[in-house]
Amino acid sequence: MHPPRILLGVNIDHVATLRQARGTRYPDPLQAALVAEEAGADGITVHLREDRRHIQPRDVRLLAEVLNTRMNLEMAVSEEMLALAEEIRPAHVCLVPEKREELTTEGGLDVVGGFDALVGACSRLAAAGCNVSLFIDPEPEQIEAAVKLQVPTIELHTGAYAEAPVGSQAAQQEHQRLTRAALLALEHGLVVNAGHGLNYHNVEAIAAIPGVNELNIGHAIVARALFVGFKEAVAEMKRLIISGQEAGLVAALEEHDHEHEHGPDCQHRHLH
Ligand SMILES: CC(=O)[C@@H](O)[C@H](O)COP(=O)(O)O
Ligand SMILES: NCC(=O)COP(=O)(O)O
Repeated sequence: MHPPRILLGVNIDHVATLRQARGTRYPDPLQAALVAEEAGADGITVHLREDRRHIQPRDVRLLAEVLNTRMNLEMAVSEEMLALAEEIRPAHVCLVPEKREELTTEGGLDVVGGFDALVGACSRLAAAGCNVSLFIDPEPEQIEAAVKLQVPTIELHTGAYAEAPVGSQAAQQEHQRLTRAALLALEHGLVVNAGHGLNYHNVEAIAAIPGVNELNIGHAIVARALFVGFKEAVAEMKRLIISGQEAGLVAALEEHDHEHEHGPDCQHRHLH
């Protein structure tokens, strides 16, 4: 049986970055969201940062009214953001770490260290009807803590993989780390999403990881849209994700056949 297609969440933060650069009314992230949906986005992701460098609270409120798919609101664990999520009740909330001075989200949430604060935040969000996800590094202890917290979903931070040159040993190592983390999380019954820094050159290998539910991608799509238009940029990404997933399925089948023939300890073929 064919597993469900990997979903694409299109992050529109950087449409707002361009708007905020000049304080204009355009480009409008709402317009981008609707075009992305037309092009096949399965959901729209926005990160309302404390410093409001791109998405604004007004964007989030308006998106909640107009989206045809579903919103994934990325947010820090703060009273202000929890109150907003309780007001808007997005379908998905992804809790992320935030530093004011960072250029972008540098690492995953420390679920182990911040466990006690997360208990209250996750239960408030669940009570508001939100599917809660934790944006974490692909580390076993973070996954175990997410399991203990009883959240339904995690999003694996792919930043370290994305920063490594495509095809390099470092990229392969990060890919292995992500694959092992995804497997562990799936064994625990978590829904596994992934994202950060994914682009048209590195996305297929991530889509090939068995069992991944959704990829959240923003910066690369917005950048590509400058040259091919937003609709085509989303559609191209969607095609790559599907082809990556198909390649992963073929590789898994080959691996399975090989193991069947030569036994599980044979070292001759391994994907990454
Ligand atoms: C959590 C995450 O990975 C994204 O939301 C990303 O952070 C958005 O872009 P910026 O980090 O540039 O705000
Ligand atoms: N959670 C990751 C995300 O939403 C998009 O990150 P990026 O593609 O803008 O790096």
